Amino acid sequence: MTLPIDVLVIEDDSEDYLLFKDMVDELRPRSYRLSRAESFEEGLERMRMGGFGLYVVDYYLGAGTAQDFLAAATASGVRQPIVVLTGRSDDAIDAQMVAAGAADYLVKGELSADTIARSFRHALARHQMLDALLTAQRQVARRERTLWTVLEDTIDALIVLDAGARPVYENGQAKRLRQLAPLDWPVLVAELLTGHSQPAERELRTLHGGARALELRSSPTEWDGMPATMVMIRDVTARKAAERGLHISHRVIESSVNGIVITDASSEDMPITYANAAFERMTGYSRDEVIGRNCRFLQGEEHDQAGIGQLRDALRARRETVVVLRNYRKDGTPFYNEIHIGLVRDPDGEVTHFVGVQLDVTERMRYQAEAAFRATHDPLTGLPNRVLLQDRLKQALALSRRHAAVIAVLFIDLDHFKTVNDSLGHEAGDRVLQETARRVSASLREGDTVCRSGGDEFIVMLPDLTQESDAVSVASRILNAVDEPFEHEGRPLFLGCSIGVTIAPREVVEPSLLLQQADIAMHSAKKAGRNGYCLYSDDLDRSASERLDLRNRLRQAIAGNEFELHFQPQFEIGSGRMCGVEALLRWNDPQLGQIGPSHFVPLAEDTGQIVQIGTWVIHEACRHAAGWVARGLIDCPIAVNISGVQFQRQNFAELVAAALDQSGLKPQLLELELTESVMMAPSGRAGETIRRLRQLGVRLSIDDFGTGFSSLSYLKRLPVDKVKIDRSFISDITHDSGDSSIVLSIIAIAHHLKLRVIAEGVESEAQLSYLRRQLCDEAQGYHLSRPLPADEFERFLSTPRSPAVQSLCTPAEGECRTLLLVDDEANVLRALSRALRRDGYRLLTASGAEEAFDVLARNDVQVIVSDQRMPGMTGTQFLGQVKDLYPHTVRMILSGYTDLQTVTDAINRGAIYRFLTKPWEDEALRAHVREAFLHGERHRQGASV
Ligand SMILES: Nc1nc2c(ncn2[C@@H]2O[C@H](COP(=O)(O)O[C@H]3[C@@H](O)[C@H](n4cnc5c(=O)[nH]c(N)nc54)O[C@@H]3COP(=O)(O)O)[C@@H](O)[C@H]2O)c(=O)[nH]1
Repeated sequence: MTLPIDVLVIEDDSEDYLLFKDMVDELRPRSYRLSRAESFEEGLERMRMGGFGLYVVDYYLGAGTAQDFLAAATASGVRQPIVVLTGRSDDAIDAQMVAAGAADYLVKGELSADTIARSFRHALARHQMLDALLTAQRQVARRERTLWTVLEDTIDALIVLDAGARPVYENGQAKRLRQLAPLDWPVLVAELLTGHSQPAERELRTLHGGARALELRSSPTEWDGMPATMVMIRDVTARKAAERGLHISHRVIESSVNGIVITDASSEDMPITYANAAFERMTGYSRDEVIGRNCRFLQGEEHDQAGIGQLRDALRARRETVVVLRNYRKDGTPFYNEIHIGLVRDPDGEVTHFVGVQLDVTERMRYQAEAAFRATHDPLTGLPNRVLLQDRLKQALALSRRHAAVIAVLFIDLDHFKTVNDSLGHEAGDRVLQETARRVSASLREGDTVCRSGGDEFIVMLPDLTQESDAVSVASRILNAVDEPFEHEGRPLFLGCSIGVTIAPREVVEPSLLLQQADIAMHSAKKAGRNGYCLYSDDLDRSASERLDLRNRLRQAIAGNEFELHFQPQFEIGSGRMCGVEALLRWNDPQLGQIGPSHFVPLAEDTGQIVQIGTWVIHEACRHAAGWVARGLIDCPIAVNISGVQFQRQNFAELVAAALDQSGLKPQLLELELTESVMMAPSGRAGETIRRLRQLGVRLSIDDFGTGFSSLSYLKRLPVDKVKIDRSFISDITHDSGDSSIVLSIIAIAHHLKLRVIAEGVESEAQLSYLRRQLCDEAQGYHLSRPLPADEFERFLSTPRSPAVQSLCTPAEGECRTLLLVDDEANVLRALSRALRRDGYRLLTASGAEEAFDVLARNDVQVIVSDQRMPGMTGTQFLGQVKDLYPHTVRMILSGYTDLQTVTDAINRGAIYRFLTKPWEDEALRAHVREAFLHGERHRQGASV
């Protein structure tokens, strides 16, 4: 059952209302329930309160009319139908009411139940229709608004062009694009009219010099009932850039020199989903062969490599990592891969793929392996070096604590290796070292270690001996092996070695301590005469620590400038002239006082400290000598002792040149004393250094001659000026026939090679006298002067000569050297006397042959120097007669004219010993005269040369 509709009747006349009500009540069914408002105001009020489905209003209501009521209802938004009641029918009022919104118009006098029912039905039906229409209109309007918003806000540009290509609509994005490219825009739009059912791509240049990539599409449409073109433009700049980026990334991956593999992280076996060309080249596998497989096949059988565990852990934990693995190519060759694992995540952060970048690091690994080998092995012999030995020794010591094994260390040093190296060259030396390495290795058991610790030193570690005496057996085996002759160019070389042996004590010990002990024992074996072994003891340690102490103190001495030079003069036997000064090193130790070089030079040579000390000596000696020469105190060379270690240095000649340069000393006033062994190295650096020193003009002498090889053939080749006889031969020269014959031989050999000879260590008049008789040229020793500090030496130079020095020029009985000079020119005689006076001869002169015969009759003359052209008799005629009268005399012609035939005849007849030419050089003349005296003296003594 439907509910009755509430109807408000606004009627101020009660009778009219009741009449109206009676008629409505007649209606069946009773569809309407009436309420009454008795005035216009009440009617308005109740209308505004709402709740009625229909209003019936009397036209005239005192305060207002039905027309006013209609206007108020419209203004209040009341949309229920309003039926107007009036007293008379009037078309004008009727039209007026309908226009004002009345649903119907009823005339009071013409009312019946039927008319009311019909009117109410129409009013309500119309109202429903209007209401539905309004709701539909509102919906349409809402949708239209939504559509426009969508069109305006869409990311694509939308343009509608009319038939004349004029834009009739542009959305927001279209406007923005137009503003970006105002120049290109019209062209683009014009083109669009041609229609693009398929998307087309265009580029739009923007005002700011950029470019936008556009995708266009157009289609015919209608706009306001007119034909039009709808254009859709999509800005695809970002998408294009992304596509380009992807393309580049792909190219980069494909052209990478490193292998790149991508695996699927979501699958349990993580199969390969991509492999680049470099991977194919590196492994030899094609992509088709690897895609879908797990990478582990690359490791062949080696699945327990160290890096694999690390790799697995990282993959499981979804972590990046870097590992190095040994992989195998398809052909089976191994190669080293450095693998960098990276992760690819999806937008939720889940790892979807692993990217493996593979670098072929085989070369690097090989280089590292080689470097590791080089760092632990000796390149010449291939043996472990000291670093590796120390490492192994450390391990052996750690193990020995657990297994109670006996460990021994043997320190081996070749005997005479330096001589081989110096005299036969480094290549020969290298071959000896290689052969030694082989022999020592062959003398050991598996598990023992032999290392070359440098130079000619080898160290052996025996880590597992049953008893201590086994170490001695091994040492003996090595001694025998090295004692066998080596071979050089078909000739045998005998070397031998010295071995120091130490046994590791039971308590904890440092490897370096064992090596030190073995070294000490080896030095003791050397001292004991070489080619033997020595066992380490605490006593040995004490002497070694003394050496160590000395070495440290030497270091302080160098820093603290504790060195000083003493100077010992050298004299010419016969003239007494000071012919040289030797600089001798002294160390003024603050605690121990003055220390002689024999105590520290050998150690300084061992440690290399001699280089620094020796450099100081050369500079200091040159500085002193240059000062004394400048002050006219000396005019002879200063002799400096040079250690072999220093001489072997590459820049030795440059060092000497620098000392000469800095001091201003003339090169011919510097004499370097070198021992035979240093000089006799025939090739290599020694020879080159000697040549450079000779080029400088420096003098060279052989020190301690007689104590080394003293080889005549070598001596002949050496560019030296002087030979120094070692003082060990001089001390017993007067009563030891062995020493005296050695000294005699040295003098004879040296003179034969035109070298001067100096004897050192002359301590007595008897030794000097003996040397004089043996025709030794120079002497040095305490008998003449001790080495003196610089200031004392200066005083020595300016005080009268000691009797011992004076005795050098006052020959003993029967030893006076008398020289007769014959020339008819008085000024020539004076010049000759001046040149020869300083050599201590007794000088006699004659102005012609007749006077000369007279002088010869009254004096014992040994040497005669005669002019050739003289009045009465020529020089050769004169000397021919002298030969018959005084056959023991040595006769020489000094002439400005060379009559070759006459001279040759005279020489052949034995009348003259030598022919000298005018003008002469004083030094050369003095040498000739000196040799003439020696020649005569040898003849007189019957000495054989
Ligand atoms: N590399 C260097 N070696 C040097 C240097 N200075 C000296 N030496 C060498 O040291 C050795 C010992 O030298 P020293 O103790 O100075 O002895 C020299 C003289 O003092 C000593 N001598 C001189 N006359 C006599 C003497 O009548 N009797 C005697 N018993 N000794 C005497 O002889 C030494 C001189 O030696 P030499 O050089 O062979 O002429 C010694 O081998 C020095 O060479 C240096 O700076 N660098």
